[in-house]
Amino acid sequence: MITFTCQRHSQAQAVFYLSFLHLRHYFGEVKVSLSLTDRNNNKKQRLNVKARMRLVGLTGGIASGKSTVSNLFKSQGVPVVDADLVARDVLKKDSGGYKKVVAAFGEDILQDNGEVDRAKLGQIVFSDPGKRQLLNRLMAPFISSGIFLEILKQWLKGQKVIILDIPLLFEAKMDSWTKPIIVVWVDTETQLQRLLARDKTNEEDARNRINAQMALDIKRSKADIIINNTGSLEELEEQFQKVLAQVMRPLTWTEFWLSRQGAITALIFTIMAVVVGRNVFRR
Ligand SMILES: CC(C)(COP(=O)(O)OP(=O)(O)OC[C@H]1O[C@@H](n2cnc3c(N)ncnc32)[C@H](O)[C@@H]1O)[C@@H](O)C(=O)NCCC(=O)NCCS
Ligand SMILES: Nc1ncnc2c1ncn2[C@@H]1O[C@H](COP(=O)(O)OP(=O)(O)OP(=O)(O)O)[C@@H](O)[C@H]1O
Repeated sequence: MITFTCQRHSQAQAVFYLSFLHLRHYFGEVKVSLSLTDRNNNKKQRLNVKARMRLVGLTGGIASGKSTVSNLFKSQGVPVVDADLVARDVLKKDSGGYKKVVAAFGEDILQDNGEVDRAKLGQIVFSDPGKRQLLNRLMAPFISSGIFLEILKQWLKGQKVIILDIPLLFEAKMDSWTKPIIVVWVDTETQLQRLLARDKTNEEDARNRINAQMALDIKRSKADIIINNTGSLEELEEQFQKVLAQVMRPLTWTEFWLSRQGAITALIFTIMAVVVGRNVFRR
């Protein structure tokens, strides 16, 4: 608990009061207490305010269950930025990313309508590490700016907890953007079986796709929160409820200052400092 005490009727106090009314409006659960006193130092009023905002990383291996967990977050009204959807937009016909990829891989990767044939491009890059690295290098700047734009949209809406579903969070070194990091883990055999069942692909292709990513055990060792999705959907939901509580816990002050509300608060404090400073120097 942080306590501020100031005298009524002073200009500084009026601005402090307004600022903390603002904090009270936006904060979730970090407690800040403001005590207002009159000229005789009698306590008049007390405000208790609370806080919320964070970027949560959600990652794992291919078919480990990230989208399934994302959907659980969405069902609770928590916004999710999906890197796979951003990557799809990057390959949309005539976009900047599309032009770079077609120039590098040739028109053989296109369908008759000019759109990228994703299955064909997938076959090429998941069986050839050099080509995969080339594709990653070409698409990475577009994907990261696309993700940034999506975060910005949510930030402008005033969202305080945003889930970033990024399969290659560690590989692309985006893990420093997020805290906490949730890794959805499954054992290798379950992962393979779920991938085969979902994508109706052959075992060689499925193994190539799994091996194209950092080993899930290494990802697990880097996690703040681990979801073990080897069991049933019911077991997954049980774990999810605990994870949701962790993710929605009160914000730290650093997280708050990074939120839209934090930025507005910083602006109000700056204005307040200028107003008070001008008055002090005028005397
Ligand atoms: C190669 C592409 C066209 C194949 O498309 P396809 O529809 O078959 O797969 P989809 O995009 O749905 O991806 C499925 C999963 O594959 C894995 N994956 C995708 N790209 C990669 C990659 N470059 N390296 C390792 N794994 C990858 C992810 O786990 C992803 O969730 C597509 O995956 C792609 O554009 N990949 C490069 C962009 C990228 O890095 N995406 C990941 C976002 S962080
Ligand atoms: N606990 C579970 N029990 C049974 N099936 C599951 C479970 N969790 C996920 N699945 C299924 O496994 C498949 C892979 O899950 P999902 O699509 O969520 O993985 P993903 O990590 O998002 O994959 P990708 O990296 O390819 O986007 C899906 O068909 C999903 O319905």
